[in-house]
Amino acid sequence: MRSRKIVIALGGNALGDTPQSQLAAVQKAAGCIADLAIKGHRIVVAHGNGPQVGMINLAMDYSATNGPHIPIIPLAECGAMSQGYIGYHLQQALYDVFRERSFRREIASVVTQVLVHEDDAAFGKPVKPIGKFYTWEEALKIASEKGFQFVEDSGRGFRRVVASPRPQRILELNVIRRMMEEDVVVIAAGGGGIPVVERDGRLQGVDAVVDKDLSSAKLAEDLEADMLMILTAVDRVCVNFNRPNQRPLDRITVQEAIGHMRDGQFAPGSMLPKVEACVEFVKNNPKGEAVITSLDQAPKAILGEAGTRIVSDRSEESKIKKLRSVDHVISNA
Ligand SMILES: Nc1ncnc2c1ncn2[C@@H]1O[C@H](COP(=O)(O)OP(=O)(O)O)[C@@H](O)[C@H]1O
Ligand SMILES: NC(=O)OP(=O)(O)O
Repeated sequence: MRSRKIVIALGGNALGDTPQSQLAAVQKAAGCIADLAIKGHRIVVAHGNGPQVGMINLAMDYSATNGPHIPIIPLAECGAMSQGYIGYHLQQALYDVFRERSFRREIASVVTQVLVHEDDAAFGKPVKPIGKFYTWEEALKIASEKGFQFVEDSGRGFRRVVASPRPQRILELNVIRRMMEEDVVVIAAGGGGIPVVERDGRLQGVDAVVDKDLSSAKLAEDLEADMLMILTAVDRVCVNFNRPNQRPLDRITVQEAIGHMRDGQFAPGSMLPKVEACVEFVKNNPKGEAVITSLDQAPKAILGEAGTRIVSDRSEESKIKKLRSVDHVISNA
């Protein structure tokens, strides 16, 4: 198999809720990343941080409220801390698995800033769930004390939501590219990247959490990756998800994906940004492939044997043309 440039987006379920559970969870992810690296692929790993950035923010807020001389730590700084915390665990797990398999490959995390528009409408409409789940009563109490906003999250309870502006530019892109070209396994754009804006020619962090699927798509596009691989809890994307007529999708074109998005087939805040990210990547990089699958299915997905593939309309047209020409040859034989 030829060596490919792969951007992997690791979902929250690949990480745990506590340092212990996260260390155990990243070991599984590291095994899968190592399989791909050992096959000669160049890997950049992006990851989520919803539960972790919420946990860090809560701890910081508690300390500032209850402890003497502890400053308030803004959300952008909490995002930066989450990159260090998760990157550290991923580096450690990858280091161990490479050593076990006698494979030499350097690993490094890049603290990544992502430029967002200050006037992004998302600042006025928080949608990104972070941190733990609360009961309705708990959420109501915190909302009145702190002014936080909450939403009900997929029947699992109430979660705080924060603004999630679209990623416009990955500021550390060139160093990520150079490291990838040097065969370093790079961990980058963690938690979607630390959101920053430009004010009077200076960068400044803002209170937001960027969607890691959208940042991963931007990273994959900018690196001209061959594949964007979004790893989550399900093997494939479905239409009529969780209904008796649920149907898993193997391969869909950008147009088909857009049609399903318009029909409301994908839940906002969970599957919708993943499909949207794949569509963005493939539209802007028609030679690339995007796949959504689970960690377990990742090795098969890279061979085209598992997961949901989102392909460009052009690549589907050329496949149909090729099939037609084979039919033509057969019928004329
Ligand atoms: N149409 C759909 N097909 C498959 N899964 C879906 C769909 N709509 C919503 N989901 C849910 O979205 C989840 C993935 O989103 P999320 O948990 O936010 O991802 P992660 O944290 O891994 O980035 C799946 O585990 C599944 O429960
Ligand atoms: N930043 C981000 O998208 O995190 P999750 O994937 O954990 O929601």
